[in-house]
Amino acid sequence: MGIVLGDNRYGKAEVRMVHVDRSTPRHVLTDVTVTSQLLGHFDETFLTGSNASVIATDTQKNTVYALARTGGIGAVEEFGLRLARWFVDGFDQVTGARMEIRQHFWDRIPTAQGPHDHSFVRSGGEVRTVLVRKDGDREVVLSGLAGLVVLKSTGSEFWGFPDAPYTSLVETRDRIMATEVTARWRYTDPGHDPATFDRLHADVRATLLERFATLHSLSLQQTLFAMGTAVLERRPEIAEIRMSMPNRHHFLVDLSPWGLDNPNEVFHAADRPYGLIEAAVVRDDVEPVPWAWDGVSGFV
Ligand SMILES: O=c1[nH]c(=O)c2[nH]c(=O)[nH]c2[nH]1
Repeated sequence: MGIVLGDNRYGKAEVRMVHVDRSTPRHVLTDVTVTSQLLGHFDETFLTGSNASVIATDTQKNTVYALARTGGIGAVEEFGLRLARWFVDGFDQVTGARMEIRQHFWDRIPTAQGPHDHSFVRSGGEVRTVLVRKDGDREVVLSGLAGLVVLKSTGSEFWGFPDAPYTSLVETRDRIMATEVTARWRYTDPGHDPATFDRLHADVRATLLERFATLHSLSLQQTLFAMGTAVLERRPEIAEIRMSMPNRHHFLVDLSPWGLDNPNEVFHAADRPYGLIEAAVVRDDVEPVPWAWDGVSGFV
């Protein structure tokens, strides 16, 4: 009885790529997760470890980025075909390809001036939260939201930080800024009727989004404080708001080894590690209620 190699394929899974079409001020965002796998005459690497035929999975990843740069993404069906043809038509040892693409949808953030040109909110996945505490006669309501994912494809800078030992980050005047907002806010008077709670929640959410969209950001910290401030300025019913905002880094892909430029168009959306910015924005004339926040998991 012999042992033989059965079905096989290999490639790079879950290439997280964001493409920004910046050809007009109204940016078009395409956000995809691509898994590229090749089939063909690859027995040798499984059987002997000879990599003479192997198109490296790293190369497959770079090809995803490069084809997005040279031809855009367009419809994911066509992008998948373009990738598959690139490999099957371009290399004798590749006889087949399997390209799986998931596209993630974003809506333009609504603002007073209409849907925003370069600020987006991810559709789906968001939850409304509430944490009610009662201690004898004292009642506290912490309303909130989680999973509110937002992104600006321009209008965000980060520079002027010290050159501390081990600093390698390059200053930028134009980057993607993206975060997933978790927020809880405390009402000064928790005795609202259902319609008022609904209206307040919707208003806070809209205010957070609008401020994120319209502020030209110098840091995520500045954006967080501005979003909290906007809520407190707009809603006297709210005493304080706490926010946790991970910095979902989008790294510009370096395509220069292949003679391609990348004028802020093709990004790698990294999932970890991430910056984590958290702060409370509070009125200085309202009594703090620390027990209301006891047992809150994490910062908010
Ligand atoms: O908005 C930011 N704040 C930071 O503190 C920071 N640190 C970093 O590396 N990138 C960023 N971005």
